[in-house]
Amino acid sequence: MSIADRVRVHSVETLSDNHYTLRRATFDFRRNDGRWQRQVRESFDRGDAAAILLFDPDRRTVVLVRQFRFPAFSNGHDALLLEVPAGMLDAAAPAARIRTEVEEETGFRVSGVEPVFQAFSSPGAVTERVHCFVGRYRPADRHGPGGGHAAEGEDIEVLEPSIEDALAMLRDGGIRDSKTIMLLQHAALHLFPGAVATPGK
Ligand SMILES: Nc1nc2c(ncn2[C@@H]2O[C@H](COP(=O)(O)OP(=O)(O)O[C@H]3O[C@H](CO)[C@@H](O)[C@H](O)[C@@H]3O)[C@@H](O)[C@H]2O)c(=O)[nH]1
Ligand SMILES: [Mg+2]
Repeated sequence: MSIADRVRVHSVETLSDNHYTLRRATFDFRRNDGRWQRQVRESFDRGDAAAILLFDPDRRTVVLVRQFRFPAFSNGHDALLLEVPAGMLDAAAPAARIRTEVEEETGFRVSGVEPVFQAFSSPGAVTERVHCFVGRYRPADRHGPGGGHAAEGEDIEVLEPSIEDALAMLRDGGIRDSKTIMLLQHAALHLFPGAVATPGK
C-alpha cells in the first residue's frame, strides 16, 4: 500500500519564499488504528543536495572542508564547521553535480564517484534528501585551489587529514556535521577496514 492512501492534503500555504521556501501544510493522516487525524506541519524546502567523501587509500587520507555556517553559529557552535564537500543539486543529476561541486570547493577533479546512500537530513522539518557519494582521489587530481565562490560568500579551506585523525575529530566533537559523520563511519567500515581514531587526538 502506498502511504499516499493515508494522506489527504487540504491546503499548502507558502509562509516565506526568499532564498529558500517555508510552507505550512494542513492534511489528514490515517493513523494505525484507522482513525483520520487533522495535522498542520511546516516544512523548509531548500532542494536536494549531494555530498562526497574523497579518499586516498594509498596515503590513507580524506578530504574535508572548513567553513563558517551561520545557522550552526547561531545555535551555539562557536567554530567553523568541518564537513565533506557538498552542494545543492539545483536540478542537476546528483553524480554530475557533486563532481562540479567538489572541484569548486576543493580543486580536486574526480571522474569516478560511487553513490553509497541517500539520507534525509532532518525529516521532521526539512524536505532535503542528501545523495552521498565516495570517490578515490590522488594528489595529481588537484587542478586548482578550490575555496568556493567568494562572491557568494564562500570562504572554504581544504584539509586532508588521515582517516585516523578524522575519526579522532569525530569522536572528540571536532566534527559535528551529520552527513560528514555518516560518510566517515562508512569509510571506517568499508574503505579503511580496521581504521581506528588516532589515540589522544
Ligand atoms: N543569498 C543567500 N545565499 C545563501 C543562503 N543560504 C545559503 N546561501 C549560499 O548558497 C550557496 C550554497 O552552497 P552549496 O555548496 O550549493 O550548498 P551548501 O550550503 O554547502 O549545502 C550543503 O551543506 C549544507 C550544510 O551541511 C547542507 O545542509 C546541505 O544539505 C548541503 O549538503 C552558498 O554560496 C551559500 O553561501 C541565503 O539564505 N541567502
Ligand atoms: Mg557547499
